[in-house]
Amino acid sequence: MSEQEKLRPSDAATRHLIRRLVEEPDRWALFLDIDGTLIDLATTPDAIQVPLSLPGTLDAVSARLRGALALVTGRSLPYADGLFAPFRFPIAGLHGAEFRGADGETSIVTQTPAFTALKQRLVEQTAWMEGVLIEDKGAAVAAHYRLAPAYDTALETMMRHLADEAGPDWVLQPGKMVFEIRPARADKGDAVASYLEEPAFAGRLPITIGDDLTDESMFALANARGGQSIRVGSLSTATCALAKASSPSAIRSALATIATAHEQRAASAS
Ligand SMILES: O=P(O)(O)OC[C@H]1O[C@H](O[C@H]2O[C@H](CO)[C@@H](O)[C@H](O)[C@H]2O)[C@H](O)[C@@H](O)[C@@H]1O
Repeated sequence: MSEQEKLRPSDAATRHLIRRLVEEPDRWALFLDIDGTLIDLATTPDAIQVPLSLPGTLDAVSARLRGALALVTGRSLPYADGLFAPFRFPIAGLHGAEFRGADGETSIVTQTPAFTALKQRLVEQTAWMEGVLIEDKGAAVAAHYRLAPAYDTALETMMRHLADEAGPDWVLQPGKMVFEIRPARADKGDAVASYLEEPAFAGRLPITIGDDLTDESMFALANARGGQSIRVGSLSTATCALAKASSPSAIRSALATIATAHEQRAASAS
């Protein structure tokens, strides 16, 4: 993140976020989406750039909240961990189906042989669609068309068919230039509800921040619990989020401000 980013909390939602987490750290729990929220979108899933300072910033914000911070993502849990090493945050992966609590206890979905065969069929069936990328996430699979937007309708039809074929344990999850088949057992709202049962999060009001359709379930949960929900970026679809932030850079800027305030207060207290 540039120095300029650090000094420019750009919009009302991020200014409120800073005030809440700096002034009332025991009142709130923070739930952050990754792609398009913490990290700028890129043309392919592996082309994302994690700003060097971001993992440490998240660690300081987590310390400010005494551990009441979790990442809630469509990425697989091991992939998300790799982005923020050496830190290990509570993470819900695969849109809520994979879960690691604040105590480190982890629940992962095992993929069935039938799902493995279905992923192979998807690779074969999309081979002619130049630019379409298949992302194998274990118990979920994503078909990306950011580099081949003309295939969106054909891909949606194909993915809908395959999701039906996969049966009731999987569902179709549309997203930004992507169709995914993910485990049906939990969505991001369910993951946030599970965190709020844990001692590190219990009794706090949730603040959920995301940018895409998959984040709507955690926005709804936060709203229902009297918390706050923030949708990042330009709105291409309807949202139930209560506030809007301009960009991942505005979110990173706000988090950096909170981290700095935390470190200054810790230093002056010691
Ligand atoms: O829940 P998230 O953390 O936001 O993850 C959602 C999906 O993000 C990734 O795809 C998106 O970001 C890519 C990189 O910027 C971009 O190329 C793609 O078009 C976006 O859809 C990721 O690849 C998926 O696995 C996540 O489910």
